[in-house]
This record gives sequence, structure tokens and C-alpha cells, in this order.
Amino acid sequence: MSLQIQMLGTGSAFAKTFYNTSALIRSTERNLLIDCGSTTPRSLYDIQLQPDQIDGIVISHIHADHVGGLEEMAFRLLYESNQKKTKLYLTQAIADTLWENTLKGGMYNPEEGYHSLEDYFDVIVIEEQVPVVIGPGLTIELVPTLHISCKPSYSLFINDRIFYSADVRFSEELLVYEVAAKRNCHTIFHDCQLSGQGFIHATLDELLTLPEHIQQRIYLMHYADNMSDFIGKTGHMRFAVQHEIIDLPE
Ligand SMILES: O=c1ccn([C@@H]2O[C@@H]3COP(=O)(O)O[C@H]3[C@H]2O)c(=O)[nH]1
Ligand SMILES: [Zn+2]
Ligand SMILES: [Zn+2]
Repeated sequence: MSLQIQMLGTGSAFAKTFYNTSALIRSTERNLLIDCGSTTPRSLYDIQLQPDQIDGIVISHIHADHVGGLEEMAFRLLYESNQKKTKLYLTQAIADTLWENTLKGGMYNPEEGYHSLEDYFDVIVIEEQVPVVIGPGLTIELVPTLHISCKPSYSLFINDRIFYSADVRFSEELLVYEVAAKRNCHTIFHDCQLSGQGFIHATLDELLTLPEHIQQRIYLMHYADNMSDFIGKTGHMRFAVQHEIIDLPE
């Protein structure tokens, strides 16, 4: 079973030379999008992938750099792809707030029969910390992690062996004990704030405190436009490169 991840974007919320951080998991039978930020539809256009070629979208939290492209995806499926609905994987906490506080403004249209998230997406509510089968050889698990204290936010385990942080504060406990020791993840995609204090994201300095054997598994993502100033200064960690396709071991 072949599994690949293609980084659709590797930039922070405010980056202008990189798209918002988002990834495409490509398994033999499924294309699963992790997050769909404001710039994600443009990135999909670059790689010649149409919205109707995406089998599902999993949402980590509702900042615009992670969900700002959902309205375009849904409207294009509706008006350009014969009312096709894509699967939307999220927790109940995210589902409630995503519609009421983010999408309803542009998408509520009772005259045409569009009242809720379910009118646009095939909504699949998933429990926290319960692996869900997406397709043959592909499972995901959403685990609650700390980003903005008042907002629900999740990181992902893919097939239990790949960790994708989305947006999190640095947590040595999570990375050393859960991700590395307990789950023995071979590949880690982690957000990285390159400079300044990390109030809501992991900073490069914090990630550099991790042991070498964990750093070696880390691809840095969600970085700012000055990323090139930090090439060679990331210890044993690599920068994920936009649009690169990474083969994931079994
Ligand atoms: O309490 C807050 C709320 C937001 N912000 C900024 O807005 C951005 C929103 O997307 P993000 O989560 O990728 O990154 C966030 C930060 O850059 C912040 O610094 N502190
Ligand atoms: Zn973000
Ligand atoms: Zn965020």
C-alpha cells in the first residue's frame, strides 16, 4: 500500500511567499486534504487537482489559514461539479463553530435550501482519540492539542505512525512521550515559528531542545517568509518544501 504526503502549502497564516500550511495525503485509493486554508484552492490549481478529485477534508481548527478555502471548495463542487459533496471529517466541537462562526455568513441561503454544513458537505463527525478508517490502508485520529486556549484544536495521527501537528504550542511531553516513545512515529510534521516567543505555536528554539533521534523525524512547516535565513540552523530537522511529495514508510 503506497502512502504519500504532498505539502500544498508550508507557510504561516501571514506568509506571502508560501501558501497556508495544508497537506494532501495520497493513498492508493484516496486523496485526503488536511485543512483547507484561504490559499489551498490556489495550491490545488497549481498541481492541477480539481475539487472533485478530493475525497475528503479533515479540519484541525477554524483559523482562516486552515479553513478559509472551504467556502470556495463547497461552492465549486456545487456549481461546477454537479452538486457533488466531499466528505468533511471533524469533531462535533469544530462542526458547531465552523458553520455558525465561519461559514454561515457566506453560505446560509434558505431560499435555495442551504441551511447547514450538511447541505454542502458529507459531514463525518469523528470522536477525539478514536482512529477512523478513511480508506484501505489509511486511518486518521484527531487528538486535542493546545493552540489557543479557548478554541478546540487538534493534531493528527495518520496510520498511528505519522504525526501532523497542525497548530500547537510546544509540548515536550506530547512529542517525547506520546509521539516518539508510545506511538513510535517515524515521521513528524510540526509547525514552527522561526523567531520570537511562541505563545501559540512551537518555536524553532523549543523544537531544537528535542533529542537528536526525534529531530531526525521532523519536517518543519507553517513557517514565515524569512525561512531561507534559517537554512542550516534547524539542527537535525528539515524544512518541508511546498508541493514536494514525501513517500511515507508503512
Ligand atoms: O492569540 C492569537 C491569535 C492569533 N495570532 C496570530 O494570528 C494567526 C492565526 O493563524 P495561526 O494560528 O496560524 O497563527 C496565528 C498568529 O500568527 C496570535 O499571534 N495570537
Ligand atoms: Zn495556522
Ligand atoms: Zn491556528
